[in-house]
Amino acid sequence: MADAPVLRLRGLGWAVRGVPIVEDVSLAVDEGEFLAFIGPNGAGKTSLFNLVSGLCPATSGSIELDGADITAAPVAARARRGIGRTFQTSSLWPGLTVAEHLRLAAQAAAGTGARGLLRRRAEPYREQVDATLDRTRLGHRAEALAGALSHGEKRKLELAVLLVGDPRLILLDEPMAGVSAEEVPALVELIRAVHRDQGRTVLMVEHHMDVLLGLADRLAVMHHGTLLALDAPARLMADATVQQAYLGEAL
Ligand SMILES: Nc1ncnc2c1ncn2[C@@H]1O[C@H](COP(=O)(O)OP(=O)(O)OP(=O)(O)O)[C@@H](O)[C@H]1O
Repeated sequence: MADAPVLRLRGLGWAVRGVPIVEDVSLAVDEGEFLAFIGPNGAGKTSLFNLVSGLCPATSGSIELDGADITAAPVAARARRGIGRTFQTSSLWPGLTVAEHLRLAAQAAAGTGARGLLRRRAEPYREQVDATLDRTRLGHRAEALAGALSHGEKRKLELAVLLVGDPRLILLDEPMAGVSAEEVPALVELIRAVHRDQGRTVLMVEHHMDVLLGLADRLAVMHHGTLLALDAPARLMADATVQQAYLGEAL
């Protein structure tokens, strides 16, 4: 299935006690594409990411990864198949250092069997950790506690933890949340490098259009749990209906 999109959603839905949260979302994402999700608060963007990463069970429709149906696959199985995600709120341990986070992530990616424990003693992860520190420009903060990092550095570390597992489909949920204006450009550059230089497929929820216009190949507009529009940024921004009715609310 060389030509299958990396991700294909068909009529995907999630309802809670009969109330639809995500409704009939269909789309396909090609290898190496950067697709950004925008839309007002409560539009269902995070819920859609939860469906794709497996945190929420689909109540209708299907999810395919590389042409294989993963609709019912658990979170860990999806991660093994290459889906990685970050969360809107920080998912770090304040009392562990940056390097310790990456070592743990490397151990988790390598598995937790007896062989993994033996390998742990030999510190085989140093190269992997150093390379990730380098790639995410966190080398100078390797021994800093996560709790002492700036918001921008925390977001970088969350991305670094994700990259250790070498995912090919990355879901970033509002990676700029809480980050100071001065730190935004460096984070944007890092995300750009992760996408372009490493050829990964990226899905990202983001409220800041100025960030997305230089990054995203296509924008998906969500509203009331549905996919309202999906197009290249320039074409979408020129769509008066989308612009006036919905993008304004999202900014
Ligand atoms: N577990 C749940 N049970 C019931 N309702 C939920 C649950 N999770 C989310 N919702 C509701 O679903 C709607 C969509 O929420 P979601 O967080 O997906 O939106 P969003 O587009 O990511 O919003 P934001 O931009 O504010 O993060 C909201 O009204 C939310 O309250």
